Amino acid sequence: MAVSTIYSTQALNSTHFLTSSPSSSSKQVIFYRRQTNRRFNTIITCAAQQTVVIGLAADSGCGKSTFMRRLTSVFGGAAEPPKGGNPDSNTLISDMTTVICLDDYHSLDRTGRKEKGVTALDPRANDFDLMYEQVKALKSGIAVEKPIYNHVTGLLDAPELIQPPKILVIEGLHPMFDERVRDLLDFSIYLDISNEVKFAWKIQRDMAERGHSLESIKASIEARKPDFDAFIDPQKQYADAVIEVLPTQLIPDDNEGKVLRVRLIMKEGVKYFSPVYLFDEGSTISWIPCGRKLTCSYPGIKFNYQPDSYFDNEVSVVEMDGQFDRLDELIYVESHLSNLSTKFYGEVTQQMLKHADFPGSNNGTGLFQTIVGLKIRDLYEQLIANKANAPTEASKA
Ligand SMILES: Nc1ncnc2c1ncn2[C@@H]1O[C@H](COP(=O)(O)OP(=O)(O)OP(=O)(O)O)[C@@H](O)[C@H]1O
Ligand SMILES: O=C(CO)[C@H](O)[C@H](O)COP(=O)(O)O
Repeated sequence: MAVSTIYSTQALNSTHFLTSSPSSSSKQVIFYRRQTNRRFNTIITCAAQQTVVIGLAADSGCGKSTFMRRLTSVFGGAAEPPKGGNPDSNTLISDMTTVICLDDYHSLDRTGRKEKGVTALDPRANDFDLMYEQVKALKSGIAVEKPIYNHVTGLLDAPELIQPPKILVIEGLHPMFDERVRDLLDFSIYLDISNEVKFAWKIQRDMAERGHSLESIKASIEARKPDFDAFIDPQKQYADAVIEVLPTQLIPDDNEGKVLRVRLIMKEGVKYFSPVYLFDEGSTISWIPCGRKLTCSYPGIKFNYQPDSYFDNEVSVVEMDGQFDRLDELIYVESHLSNLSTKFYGEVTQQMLKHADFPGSNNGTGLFQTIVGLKIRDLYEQLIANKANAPTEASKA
């Protein structure tokens, strides 16, 4: 197979070549990481389809996996690791979606990071050139061999083959950090979990499920904070939707972190995305739905809706403080929200009931994650329909 075209040599740490066999239409992309001379190559079937790319950014332990499970459920079918592949793969594949975890682009393994004194959040521990090249290839219908970061061993494992899906979700610490990768995203989401809530969730998971001590959890959060503030948090300014999770305002001086105030911040003017609203688009609304149609125990539920600005962008914000007592009654709230992109009346409630056991199902985190999932489905369908209706080059001439 001869190298026919070099289509990017700009990258600092890696480069790739598009090669093609004169006798076939198959294509191959070879990625070399320069520092290690490690090679990621792939047999390609070049598809006519274009992959829609979604970015989901958040710190570790902030609910990305839970969100992904809600999102893939909206598209139907179960999401599973690649069949017959590395049991420690971070990838999840369903009929429509492939979710890749950007931890796989760590260029330094656990020992390497320790030796160099950098955290995984530091851009120097990640290969953004390779990330860009591979997301770009997948977006244009070309399969790639993606590295795997093994969270069990802390090592970089042999790569796995990723075929271009209909919808590619890139989730992790840095989907919007590198401008080139950011520009490939059709839609981006940031999960913004306040420090108090992050701490409560970490304790719940890492103490109860992973046997870590309270002191070690505190130390790990503190050690990550400077890099989180420098490299992760600033990405929220680029997100099309931000789900912000804060302590409740319904209980004065609450420090338990069980009742949450959750804000869905939606950028205006994003192609194929029209923000959800409560009652009357563009108005400012405060709504306490507790009464005859919604059961609410202390401290109740309060919704707010208003136009606002966020990092100089015009946004719409829907906010829910409090939690549901009975999930089936969510239909009452759903019927007052508009622009939900549901396919039938009650679809949000149905999705929430289906995953009632997921964390956050009784509060705004689950509700807004479900709504964003439906909006992504709608965006995907509009993008595809638009592409199908676009005049071909020949018919334009
Ligand atoms: N909406 C929520 N409400 C309450 N707890 C939550 C919520 N979402 C996540 N959690 C808690 O945080 C933990 C981590 O969630 P999840 O595994 O979805 O996060 P993650 O960002 O994928 O984590 P990691 O990157 O470390 O794998 C869960 O086990 C749960 O304890
Ligand atoms: O921030 C993280 C994203 O998940 C992890 O800490 C990072 O990927 C390093 O993983 P590990 O702690 O397993 O070596």
